[in-house]
Amino acid sequence: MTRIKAPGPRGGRSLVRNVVSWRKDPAGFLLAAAQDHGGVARLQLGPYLTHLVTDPAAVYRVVVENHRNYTRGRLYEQFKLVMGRGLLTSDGAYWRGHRRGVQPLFLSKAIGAIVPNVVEATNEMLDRWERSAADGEPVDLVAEMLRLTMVTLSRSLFGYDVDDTVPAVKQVVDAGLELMFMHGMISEKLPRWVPNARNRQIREIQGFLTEFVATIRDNHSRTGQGPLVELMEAAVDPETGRRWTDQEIRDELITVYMAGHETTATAAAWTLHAIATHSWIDEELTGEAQRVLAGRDPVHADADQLTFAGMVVQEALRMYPPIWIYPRDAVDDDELNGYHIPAGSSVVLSPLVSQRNPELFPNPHAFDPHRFAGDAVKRLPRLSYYPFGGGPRMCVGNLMALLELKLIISMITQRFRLEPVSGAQVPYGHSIISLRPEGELRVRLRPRTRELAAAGGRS
Ligand code: HEM
Repeated sequence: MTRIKAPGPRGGRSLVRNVVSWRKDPAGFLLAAAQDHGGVARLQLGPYLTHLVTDPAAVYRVVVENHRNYTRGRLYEQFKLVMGRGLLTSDGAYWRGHRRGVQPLFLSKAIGAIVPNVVEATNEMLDRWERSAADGEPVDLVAEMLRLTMVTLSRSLFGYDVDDTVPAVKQVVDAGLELMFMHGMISEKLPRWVPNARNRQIREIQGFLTEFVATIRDNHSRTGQGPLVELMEAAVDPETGRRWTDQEIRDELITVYMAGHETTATAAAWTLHAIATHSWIDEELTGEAQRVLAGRDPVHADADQLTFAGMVVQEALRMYPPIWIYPRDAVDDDELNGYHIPAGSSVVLSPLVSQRNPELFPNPHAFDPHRFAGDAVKRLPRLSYYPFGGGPRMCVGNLMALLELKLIISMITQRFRLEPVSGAQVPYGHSIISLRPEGELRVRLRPRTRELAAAGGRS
């Protein structure tokens, strides 16, 4: 095996510079690293040796060809504080058994069941938006989408209407997501039994989420509602034949909740921002919604006809992939594109950096849904575009997210034109689980029917 080191910034000064630049602007730092050093770039971040891996062949090796060598690692250990041991944080036989357990609900033939919930919850939001529009009140797309996806996910998978508890759940979820990341504070290094503010907060959040899951399971046992709860209650480990424990069910329900709603909300917010700031996209989308839906609510069969909406979502996921980086730890030595990856070091994959490669995506910083016309993406090298990851650990909810996003944006553009208040250039904010925009994404709402009437009564 080769011992050749990958290119990257070298020397003591660059070591400190790396950490400072990373802290200041993580996305900008990684984009520059790939531009300067290529698709496998060696980065020393303080005490950690990591490689930024963005070349498609190298990404393929990490997530498919040699995926068993790349485990979840240190960051995911932190996630366990809130999510426990679930799909996102586990590896090996435990992960395989659980993945098999929940997979059936996320297959293309099963996900259509979410459509009525998505339509109903979106209409509820749009009715509320009518009132905001009448009052001339802008709305914040990030907050609105977080609320919407939380409601659709809990109704669709848990059979539980989270509506009444949204502010409380949202607060806890946000605090939990924040806690899962280290900020370099001494309090983060203290053992869990130390009664400091951070540990108290961890316990409070864990307690709240445990109770939340108990409410969902109780609701399921009374009403029989909630297909994901149903699946988990009946799940049997394929290797040992035993049923999932209460703890396993708790951890997986929280994992799906955390992994599913914030990512989809962030994707929806960025997509709507792009629509608000590109009037030609808004027009093309409205035309498609009028052709396919003609003013009615969508049904599952419409999704295949909403092709432009699908392209807009794909382009938003290219430019603003919510999971913009994810790390792995190398168990054994490996070789990526001829460079040595030492055992015990980590690699970082970044859909954001890969998907802005100018050789594969010309004019990469321009938002252009037509890149995804027809089968354009299939003609790219595999793992050039991977907003949902790839290989066996690919996002279990990817088809569900794509369907939901298409429906949400078609329903919104059918009823409203969005006018940006936040400006066209919105920087990336602090990444929680997802790469959210900095601050709010505020838009003013112009109800469509009235606007069309004013323009001469076209419909
Ligand atoms: C636009 C929305 C979404 C994006 C961009 C996204 C992205 C991702 C990515 C990149 C991964 C792989 C992470 C890794 O390998 O380290 C992942 C895993 C996962 N996602 Fe998603 N996701 C989205 C929506 C959803 C939804 C709707 C659900 C469930 C309802 C979900 C549940 C999960 C779970 C459980 C995993 C772990 C899968 C495993 O390791 O077996 N995600 N997601």
